[in-house]
Amino acid sequence: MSASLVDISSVSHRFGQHPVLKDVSLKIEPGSYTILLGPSGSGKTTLLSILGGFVTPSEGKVFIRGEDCTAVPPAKRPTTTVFQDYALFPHMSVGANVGFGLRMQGVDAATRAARAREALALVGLATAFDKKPHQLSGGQRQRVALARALVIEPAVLLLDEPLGALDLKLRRQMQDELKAIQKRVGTAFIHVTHDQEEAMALADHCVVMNDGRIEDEGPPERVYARPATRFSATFMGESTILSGTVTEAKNETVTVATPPGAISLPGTSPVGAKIALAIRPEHLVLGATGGTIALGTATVSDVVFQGSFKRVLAASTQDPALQFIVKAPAAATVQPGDTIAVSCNAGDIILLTD
Ligand SMILES: Nc1ncnc2c1ncn2[C@@H]1O[C@H](COP(=O)(O)OP(=O)(O)OP(=O)(O)O)[C@@H](O)[C@H]1O
Repeated sequence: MSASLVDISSVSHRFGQHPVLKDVSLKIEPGSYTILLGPSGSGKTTLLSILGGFVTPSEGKVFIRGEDCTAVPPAKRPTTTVFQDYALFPHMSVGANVGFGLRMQGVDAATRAARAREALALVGLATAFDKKPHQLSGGQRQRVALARALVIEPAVLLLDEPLGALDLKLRRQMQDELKAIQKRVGTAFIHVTHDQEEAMALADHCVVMNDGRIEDEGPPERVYARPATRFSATFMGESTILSGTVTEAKNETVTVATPPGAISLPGTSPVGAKIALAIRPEHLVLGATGGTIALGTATVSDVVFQGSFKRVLAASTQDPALQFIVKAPAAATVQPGDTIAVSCNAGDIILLTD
């Protein structure tokens, strides 16, 4: 069995009395693209800072390539960090910026220049070598920062909200480029974001963080299709959540009492257990001819045309606190104020412990 590239083992961290990371364990595989996803304050940046050596955890250990790096300073560990503000030196040329880390390592000028050119070519900026950072666009500066980090060939590249300073269109474009560059160089990337679309677009491995803990982790397709927790179901994409109590459990089938009525579906959970049922917007059907599981009726409160579909919000007639979030076809004629039947199919309901 090959060892993981990075092994974060039972890491906890406190700033003063304030616990920020609570018993976090995580393994990172060589060549993988890992996204740390979570809301503001969930501890993503602190975990990245611990990986980069800028923060020493209060408890736990960090192994990189099998070596205990917990207290090793940033410059002495095989990681490099790309910060959101790029931190380029304004008075230096792009080439000198990219070669800076090599200069610190004592690499001679000719080798530095050659390797900086290679790294710039890798990020599609071969012609920018002699320019100054201020002559480049935000997206180009971001790529220079990436080249500067990659030129020293780290085992792990750490990226803290690397696309946070870019406008939405450029951000989506740079996502594609980041992924392509990562596959080309084969370096493991660990990238912090609070943007779930970015996570789905980039990650091989998605780590959902909440309140200093890992709530869920796995390939983004799995996290989306089968989130492990209620938080994960609402943070990685949207979900309608029905709270309920198990009233019957036999033969791997549970019956759950929910505000719209009893729902039977595959699963195991003891009678009396409080559970949550999550349903993705694309799995809810509006109208009389729908799925096999009836979810009662709902009054439409909002319809937003999104080009290829309509996003519909509707409050359950049986329990107004229950909000259905529905991805309806673009041609749907539904309007605010309409009362309409809602349904889904049993296979599309995700059973979560509440
Ligand atoms: N140097 C510090 N001193 C004290 N508290 C800190 C420090 N750095 C972070 N914190 C606190 O730790 C918690 C987690 O912060 P962290 O930056 O890791 O979260 P995050 O998930 O990266 O959030 P964001 O997306 O807003 O950057 C927050 O409550 C924050 O206020």
